[in-house]
Amino acid sequence: MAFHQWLEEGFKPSMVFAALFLLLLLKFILKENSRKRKLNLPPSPSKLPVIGNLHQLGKMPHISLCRLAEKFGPICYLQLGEVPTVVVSSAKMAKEVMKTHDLALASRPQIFSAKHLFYDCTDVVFSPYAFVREKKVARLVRRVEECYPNTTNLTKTLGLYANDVLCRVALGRDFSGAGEYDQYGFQKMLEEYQALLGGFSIGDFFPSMEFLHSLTGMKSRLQKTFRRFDQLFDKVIKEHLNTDRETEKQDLVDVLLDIQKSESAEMPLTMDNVKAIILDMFAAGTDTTFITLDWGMTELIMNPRVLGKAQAEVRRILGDRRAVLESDLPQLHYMKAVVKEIFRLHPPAPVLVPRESMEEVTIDGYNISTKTRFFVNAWAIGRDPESWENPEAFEPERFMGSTIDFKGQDFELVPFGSGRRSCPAIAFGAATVELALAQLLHSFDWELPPGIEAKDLDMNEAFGITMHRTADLIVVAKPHFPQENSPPS
Ligand code: HEM
Repeated sequence: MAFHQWLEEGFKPSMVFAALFLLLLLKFILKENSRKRKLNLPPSPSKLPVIGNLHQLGKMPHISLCRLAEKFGPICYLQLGEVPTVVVSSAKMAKEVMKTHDLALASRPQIFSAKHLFYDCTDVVFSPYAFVREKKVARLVRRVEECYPNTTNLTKTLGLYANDVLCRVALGRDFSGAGEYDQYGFQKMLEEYQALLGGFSIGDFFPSMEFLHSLTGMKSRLQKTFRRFDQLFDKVIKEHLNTDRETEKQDLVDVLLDIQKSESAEMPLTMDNVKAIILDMFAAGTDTTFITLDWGMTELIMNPRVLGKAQAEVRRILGDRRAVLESDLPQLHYMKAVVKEIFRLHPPAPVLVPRESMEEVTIDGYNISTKTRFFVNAWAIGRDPESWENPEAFEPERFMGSTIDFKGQDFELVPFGSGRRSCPAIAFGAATVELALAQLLHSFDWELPPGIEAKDLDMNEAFGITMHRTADLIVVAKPHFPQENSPPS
């Protein structure tokens, strides 16, 4: 009775928050003291009680973390709320973390699941899909061509291209015809998904207080977005189970449903596993491809010398032939250097998927305890003056005659990550970017709209798990060939 009365009369939410704060403070002080006694940790900026270094992440964590690295070194230690975190910002440290300690660091507990067995063969499963890219690139050219002599919103068009390719290989068809793209709210779903995955949420840094996800609205946003994806994937799976369906070539859903049916499968796939794989492929493949192309075209338009040189190379190799084929790509050495330079300055995932130590590890003489989170700042590594001369300049020539590649062996360039957790679709992703870029250079002459100069372009980045430009790229694309003879689709 007395308690009930107190609840009614004396309860004040501010008291609960004050008690919670004191509790956290106490926990923080105790933890700090015992940690300091035991470990030789990497250099670290001073921190505040409870939140630790969270306030130092800022709105653009990849940039804030890079500035911290300039001050504290390429391996630095942060306390992000309850989560001990190591930030890695140089090629040397990235090699140690992602090569030497790959096995001791996992980014997800389900690392040995059926999902990852499947990921290992992603590039093999997708390798027969050159024809999809060539078809979708032809469609991209038509979309750009149609706008001339008016301006074209290249950002939007590149987004459609990436979505078309991924939908075709993963779901069996694209959704950009007959208003389906808008009907399913694809762009919004993907944007929300990326924001939820990559946007730092306060709840992530206080794992012992799961309720924070509900308080911040994160949980309900996640549930809403997943319900929308779930409905779409239910529809797609139903289409695939229809035995009358005609198909040119098996897509990812077909492959997964076949694995599911086969009794010899080492690990049975549930329907939820199938949906999770489709979602991962879709989310990991669409934005990354589109962002690379968008930054790439922006850099090229801002650097007419490089644009002209890359264009001259493609036109010299292709002559009067209009459609670029995948078999042309190995001859386009300068264009490939341009793509590496885009990845160096604008890795679509600026901070790689966070890893977590599964055991105590020693890195560069520092002791890192188990359950420490690792951020590898690919953005900072790509701009590290220790690895790159004149790092802020867009100079593809730096890759001509160099063996540095983005396949995960050269730690100064890690746009696809490295090690066990690296992107399983490096060949697929790179070809999707290179083919589109080569074709856009071949088919059009590029200009900014009248009255706009390169210096006016907004180069600001929007941070998430992937990092796109905040502004759309609006350009005038003048067809290089007479329009009636545009590449066959
Ligand atoms: C320009 C293109 C792409 C870039 C730059 C890129 C980059 C990345 C990066 C940085 C990671 C995390 C690696 C790490 O933390 O070490 C990743 C993971 C992944 N990527 Fe890619 N990627 C691209 C294209 C694609 C495509 C086209 C697909 C699918 C067809 C794909 C599927 C995946 C998957 C399934 C994962 C693993 C996700 C997980 O662990 O749950 N990526 N990618």
